[in-house]
Amino acid sequence: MVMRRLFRYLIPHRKTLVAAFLLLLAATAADLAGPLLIKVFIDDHLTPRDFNREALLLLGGTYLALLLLSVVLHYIQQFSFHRMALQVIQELRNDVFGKVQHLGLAFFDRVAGGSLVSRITNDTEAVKELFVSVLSTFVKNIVLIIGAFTAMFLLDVRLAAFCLVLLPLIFGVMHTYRRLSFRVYRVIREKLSDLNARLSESIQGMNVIQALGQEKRLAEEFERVNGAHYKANLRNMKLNGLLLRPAVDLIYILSIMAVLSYFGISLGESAVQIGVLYAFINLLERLFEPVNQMMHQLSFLQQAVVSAGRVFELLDEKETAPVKQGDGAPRIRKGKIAFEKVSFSYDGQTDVLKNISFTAEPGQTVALVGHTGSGKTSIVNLLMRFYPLTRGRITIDGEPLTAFDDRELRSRIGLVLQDSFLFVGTVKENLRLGNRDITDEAVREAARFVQADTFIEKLPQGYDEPVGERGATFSSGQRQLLSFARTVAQQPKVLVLDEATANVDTETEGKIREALDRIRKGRTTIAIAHRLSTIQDADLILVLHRGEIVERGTHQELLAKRGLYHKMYRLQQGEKNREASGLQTG
Ligand SMILES: Nc1ncnc2c1ncn2[C@@H]1O[C@H](COP(=O)(O)OP(=O)(O)OP(=O)(O)O)[C@@H](O)[C@H]1O
Repeated sequence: MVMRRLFRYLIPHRKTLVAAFLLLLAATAADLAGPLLIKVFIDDHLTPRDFNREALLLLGGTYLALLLLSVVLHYIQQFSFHRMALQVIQELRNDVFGKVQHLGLAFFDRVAGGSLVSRITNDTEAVKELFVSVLSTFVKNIVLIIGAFTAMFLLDVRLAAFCLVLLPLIFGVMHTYRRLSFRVYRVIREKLSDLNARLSESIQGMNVIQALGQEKRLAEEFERVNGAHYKANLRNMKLNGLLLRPAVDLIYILSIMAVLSYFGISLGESAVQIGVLYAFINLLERLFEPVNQMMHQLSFLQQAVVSAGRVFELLDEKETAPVKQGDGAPRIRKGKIAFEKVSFSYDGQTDVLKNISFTAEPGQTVALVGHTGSGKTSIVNLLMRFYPLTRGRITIDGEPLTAFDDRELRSRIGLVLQDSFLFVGTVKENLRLGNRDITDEAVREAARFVQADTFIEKLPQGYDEPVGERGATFSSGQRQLLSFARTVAQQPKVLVLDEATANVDTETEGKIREALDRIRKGRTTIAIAHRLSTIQDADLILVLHRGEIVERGTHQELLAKRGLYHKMYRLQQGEKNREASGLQTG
């Protein structure tokens, strides 16, 4: 099954494949002619002591020419196989990465990032071996074996027929090895995946690990996973050590003994030509060398099959991101958003949102407030179509969320998160996000709009300043401003904000607040607010508690209600006052 699917990747390369096989055949034929020529030399010249110069020169010249031809043909043939293998792996990797990009966020909640990296790099790499060396080795060696047998039959039919018995023996060993090694390789691959998952987790969270002094504990955990990987590999080596070479060597020795005794016995009856004996032993050697090579490749084959299985599992993953349904192509023009009786659960058991209904009219700001875990982010996750909606309805401008094209949705809804993600590249590239329609001037304009221009222009290379992984060289305030500029440059109709004013100094906070006010103008905004002071001007504030909207209204209306919002507000005001008096006295 896995093999058939892997071979499907070869279909587009069938011409190269056929050409490479033909070359292989020719090269192998040239290889096999060698012992036959030596037989002629021994039997016709050496034994009868006939050293005719011309005949010998012809024989030697042909031998050398064949040798040379074989080398050249092998080179071209191997080059073709390698190139084809590399192309196939490239396609496979592109397929996997393409698939991963379309997986739903629910999938990433479940699977560790490092183990995915492992599948896309290590596992595809193991599959590469199948096409680079396993396939060509098998084909070449099967041809060699057939050639060796043909030559044997030409020399001595009875002896060759006897040697055919070797085949089932060899296949038996191969089959046993494949069966046993499959499980072992599966464990090895899983352990390697674990190892990568641990590594990537640790590297990403290194600041937290060091801050919390967790180095020793994590090092111990890493050692444990690493140890399990080592043990699985050791088990594999034992299996390889026992079955791959020694078992085949044993069969080889037994067959040589059998051939020698056959000649010994028949020598008594009739004079057997020494040349035939030489050619036979030589052919046996040529029969077993390919078998050994194939046995050696068998371990790569198994690794490839196991790895390909893991890659295909990923390619077959059903948990894809929710996609557009229906043929229509509605556009977001006004930006009216409505939730109608929306309930939602991540795990299909506990509802984290219950019966949520609200409307954000075009240009309005709706703020979501509530304690941690009350469901604010979940509402945003559904609006962004990160998770599939199962109960209730969400509409934009009256059209169901499911009807929109991904492109339309992503380009017209600007998402600004608490932790702004920057891409590797330059500042300009980060603001433009590959959208060629955004000119350099528009990029500058966007930066000016959110007042990010002053700090960008101070950078040594300005808008061409390189951005490292996740924008680590920028402060969190700068990252925020850059992500605002990015959002403004895309000119979205709807804005989704996860309150962005945590962890920055007062001056930057002022800038951020001002930028936000400007961005919100004329755009429907759904804002998650942790600090109630930032959303006092919202047109509608929804107070969430355990997935339900328990209060709704404007800031003044909610204060007048003296309910949960009032309590939260008083609490935050109290904190603020305490902070302020603390600053004064301290
Ligand atoms: N990806 C997820 N998979 C499963 N459960 C989740 C997931 N994300 C959130 N939850 C659960 O859903 C509930 C609501 O979480 P949500 O993130 O919406 O809260 P929130 O109000 O945004 O909280 P915070 O203010 O802390 O960001 C929580 O109980 C949380 O445990």
